[in-house]
Amino acid sequence: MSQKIAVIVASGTGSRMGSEIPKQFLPLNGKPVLVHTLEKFLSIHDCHIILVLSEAGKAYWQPISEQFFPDTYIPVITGGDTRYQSVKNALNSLDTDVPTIVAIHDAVRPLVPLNVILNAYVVAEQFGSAVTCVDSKDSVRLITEDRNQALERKKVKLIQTPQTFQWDILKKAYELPYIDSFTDDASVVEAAGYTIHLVEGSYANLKITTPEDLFLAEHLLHESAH
Ligand SMILES: Nc1ccn([C@@H]2O[C@H](COP(=O)(O)OP(=O)(O)OP(=O)(O)O)[C@@H](O)[C@H]2O)c(=O)n1
Ligand SMILES: C[C@](O)(CO)[C@H](O)COP(=O)(O)O
Repeated sequence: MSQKIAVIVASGTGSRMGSEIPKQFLPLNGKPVLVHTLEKFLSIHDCHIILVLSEAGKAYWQPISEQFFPDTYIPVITGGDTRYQSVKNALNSLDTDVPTIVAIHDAVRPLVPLNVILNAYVVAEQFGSAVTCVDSKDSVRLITEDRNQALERKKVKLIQTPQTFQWDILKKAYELPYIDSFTDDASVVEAAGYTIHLVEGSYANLKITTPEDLFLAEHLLHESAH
């Protein structure tokens, strides 16, 4: 059984949320979004967490860690200007020579089901990668320069996190000298020449991006509590 690591990226500014406080620190059902996310991964036996924060984010994190995790050591790495750079900084801080599986997860996906995380660790151990996704419920179109065109919906997947990889693969991919234009980790690993293995995500695993996502997340949490 490999060692489990989770990189929780929480170094974004949340520009699309339009809130003064970065969205990962906003309250969701009585505790910050980031706390929900961390609690999920902390509930996994032997999962080592690396939390990625911006310098500004560290000031928000300090009182939160004291209130919610007074007895738990959570290592913090400073993020970069992009998600790609934030993940790269976290991976640069890692040095392991035992078999290791690394899950990378957006701090702003607090409702990720535990079984989705656990399944991704198991599948990545077997196939090298496990990238969570769901089917699109909407029709989809491809926008080109002069027109737009219907795509066959069943050929499209909506990609989520966690995105989970064998350490050797992830390390090699993130060591390559890319121009930083990736929106997720699967794209980095794919650009390094590896095939991506998709696994089932969850519609509940929404990414808190704009204010209505926070509203939806509140309601989903209330429903699951009753
Ligand atoms: N430089 C960055 C940018 C993003 N993230 C993290 O990556 C996840 C997904 O990014 P996104 O939802 O786009 O967050 P923001 O970049 O904060 O939002 P926006 O694009 O609206 O500014 C978030 O948990 C975010 O904190 C990060 O660690 N470092
Ligand atoms: C990683 C991700 O959550 C997968 O859907 C997504 O690509 C992040 O994109 P963003 O532009 O940083 O929100």
